[in-house]
Amino acid sequence: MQRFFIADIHLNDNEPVITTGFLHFLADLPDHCELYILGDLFDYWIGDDLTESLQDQVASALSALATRHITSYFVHGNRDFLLGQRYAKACQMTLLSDVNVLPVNQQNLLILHGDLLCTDDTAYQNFRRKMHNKWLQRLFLMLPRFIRKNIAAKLRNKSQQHNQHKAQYIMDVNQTAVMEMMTHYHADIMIHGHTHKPATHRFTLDTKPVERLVLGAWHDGVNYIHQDENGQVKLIQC
Ligand SMILES: O=C(CCCCNC(=O)Nc1ccc(S(=O)(=O)N2CCN(c3cc(Cl)cc(C(F)(F)F)c3)CC2)cc1)NO
Repeated sequence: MQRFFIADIHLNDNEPVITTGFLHFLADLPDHCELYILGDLFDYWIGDDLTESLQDQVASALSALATRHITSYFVHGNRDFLLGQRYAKACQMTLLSDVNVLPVNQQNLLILHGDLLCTDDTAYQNFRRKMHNKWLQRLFLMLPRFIRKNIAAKLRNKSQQHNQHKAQYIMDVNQTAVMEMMTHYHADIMIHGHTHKPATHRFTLDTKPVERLVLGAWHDGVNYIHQDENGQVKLIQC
């Protein structure tokens, strides 16, 4: 079984080239494989009840994969954390947890969006904790469309401003957090996105050689991680 991992596509109405690239990527997938979308498929998400043509077009393209025996999975990102079961069902996509272990041969593969590893960014981690409060999510999703859109635009601007002044190290993963999580889950390989810093990092964890593969954002070009039939994983930057 081949597996493909992507993240940080950040689909939005103002960048149709990325949408076209994404649809071509889906069309080029081999039959009988698995597709894992590790968050931030969309640049923002304010409710399954507010989908427009872009989201509907993506849902039908993802749903069509099932006819080719391609099973697709979704891990929430920091932007599309409100993407729910209703939309996932329309995509025939299975929602996964924030952190997931996939067995590969005799190894453990850990997959996640990656924002949980940015522990030096305490401001963001506090923001994330608030946004993941179930009651606040219920309340937000009950707000009328125009209010949700208004709040979303304000929050996106605020995030952009804050991030411009954050040191690079704060916006990257904390290596101790990486090692603690890999140790906790007995992982040999970790795959994540979020930082928009595509790379393959090799290091030892209690004398065991391990790998952390990071996916890049699609506004920097199409990229994915491929796990071949032998379980070998490789970052492919097109
Ligand atoms: O990498 C880093 C930093 C990375 C950058 C982190 N920033 C980041 O992700 N920002 C952000 C994410 C999503 C959006 S949104 O537009 O999709 N949308 C906004 C309104 N959302 C909401 C939900 C709930 Cl429950 C409750 C409310 C409330 F309470 F405000 F009304 C609002 C739903 C989601 C806007 C901005 N550090 O290391």
